[in-house]
Amino acid sequence: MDKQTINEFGIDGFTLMEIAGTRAADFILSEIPNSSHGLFFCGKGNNGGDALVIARLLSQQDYDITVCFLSRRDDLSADAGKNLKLLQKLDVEIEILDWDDFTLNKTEYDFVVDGMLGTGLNSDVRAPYSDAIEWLNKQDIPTFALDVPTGLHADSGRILGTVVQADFTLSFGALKTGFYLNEGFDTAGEVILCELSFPNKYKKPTAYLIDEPWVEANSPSTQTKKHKYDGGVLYIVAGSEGLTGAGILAAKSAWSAGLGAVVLITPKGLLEIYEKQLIQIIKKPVGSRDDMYFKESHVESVLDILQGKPGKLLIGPGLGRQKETIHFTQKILQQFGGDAVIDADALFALSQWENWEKPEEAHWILTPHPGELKGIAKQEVNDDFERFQIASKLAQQEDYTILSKGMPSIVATTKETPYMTGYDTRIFSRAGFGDVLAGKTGAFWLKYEASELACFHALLDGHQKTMESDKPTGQLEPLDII
Ligand SMILES: NC(=O)C1=CN([C@@H]2O[C@H](COP(=O)(O)OP(=O)(O)OC[C@H]3O[C@@H](n4cnc5c(N)ncnc54)[C@H](O)[C@@H]3O)[C@@H](O)[C@H]2O)[C@H](O)CC1
Ligand SMILES: [K+]
Repeated sequence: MDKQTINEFGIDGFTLMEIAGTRAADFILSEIPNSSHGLFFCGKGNNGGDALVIARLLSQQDYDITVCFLSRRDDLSADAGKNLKLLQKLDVEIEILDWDDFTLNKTEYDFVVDGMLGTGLNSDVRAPYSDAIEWLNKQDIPTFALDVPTGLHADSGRILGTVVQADFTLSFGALKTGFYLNEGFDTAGEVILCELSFPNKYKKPTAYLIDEPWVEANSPSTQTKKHKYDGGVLYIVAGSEGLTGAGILAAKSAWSAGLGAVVLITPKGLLEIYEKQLIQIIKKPVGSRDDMYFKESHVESVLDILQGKPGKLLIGPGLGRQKETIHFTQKILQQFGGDAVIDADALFALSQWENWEKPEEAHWILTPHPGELKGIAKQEVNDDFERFQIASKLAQQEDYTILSKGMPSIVATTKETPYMTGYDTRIFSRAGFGDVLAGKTGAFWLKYEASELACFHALLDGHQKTMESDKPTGQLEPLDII
């Protein structure tokens, strides 16, 4: 965007820098009282240039300014160099130091601006940047990181050596995926978007942030439908001996989303357990009384039930990993051919299925936690950035939707731009919470046709209930966020 705006559109980098600095200065003015003393760490590139613009603007508002260069002053980028000259033309006293002199002076500062490295970071942070970061992280004064906390990789959220722990990150022109992947979430602090004058035609997002306003704005109002759920029935194929809780949670979760028609298909041997626990839910037993888990002999009768009223399938919670159940699951997925949410042990069955083919007309939503994604992708998933890339590629090449649980949750579809949550969703990888998420995903899929909307609403619903609960997150039970 930078380059296209500068080279094609014709707003030069120096002007963009002035805008960036102005936006950032306005924010700092709103946070820090005038006549405070600010310390500005400046790198040699345009990130440092931004800091020099802010220093100049705040010096005109009665702030005391100390600028500390981490590189040689005669080695600044063109735009940063121009801003140093402007700073020196001012008629106010501005202290300008190099790192060596800085370590000697013991001035008290009221806030710090991190203009050391931004999107130009391309290797582990070295001295003296690393020394400055170490000093900075020891101060307990507000830290404003410019564009990206120095040391954080803007795309991957990985820390390169060491990283500024920012209270605020003033992100110029666009948010960075790195704020929401790996360590970005815990180092960027409060992210403030400082808009620049990039024309929208150059804006090609690498991901959409599915926060509450975005989801509400991008969801069709369901008032248009006469019944909220004329999308049909949610059939849940779940449960095995000792693992009936998963099916119960998934069914209760779908029901609590307002979905009237939930049908739990179960091996007959487990029926009375569900009779007691799931009063409102229709149960459809298959097989005989001593069947305690799904077997291949159940495939026909399950398919018959699924051929009943139109609807969607949720398969997986608590199925167990018996060989017969794995073969049962593979046959159901092969022959059902309809819309299916594939969760938990059904994902395991998928990962055990050599060169399986998704039926052409079927739409699937897979809801893997990181370990299950590794099984499906048949490759290591070493961190969130790899998870982001693998989920996106897989969803496109296999033509299904993936709700990759973790922090953040990533929703990847056949469209090339994935979605990710800007809020904490680690809870859904915990036992039982995945069942609640799966039930909601199935229910919301019947409410909103688009599979990605089902995922957005299922995640948001769980997040909102987590926030509303007066229990600390660590003590939450799955039933608390049904
Ligand atoms: N270009 C624009 O229109 C705008 C850019 N903005 C700001 O500019 C930075 C990106 O600036 P850039 O000069 O490309 O890089 P940095 O300032 O981030 O890095 C400076 C320089 O540092 C060297 N370097 C890289 N890694 C290391 C390291 N580990 N240790 C030491 N030095 C390192 C490398 O040579 C870099 O070139 C962007 O973040 C914005 O803040 C404007 O804000 C908006 C317009
Ligand atoms: K920075």
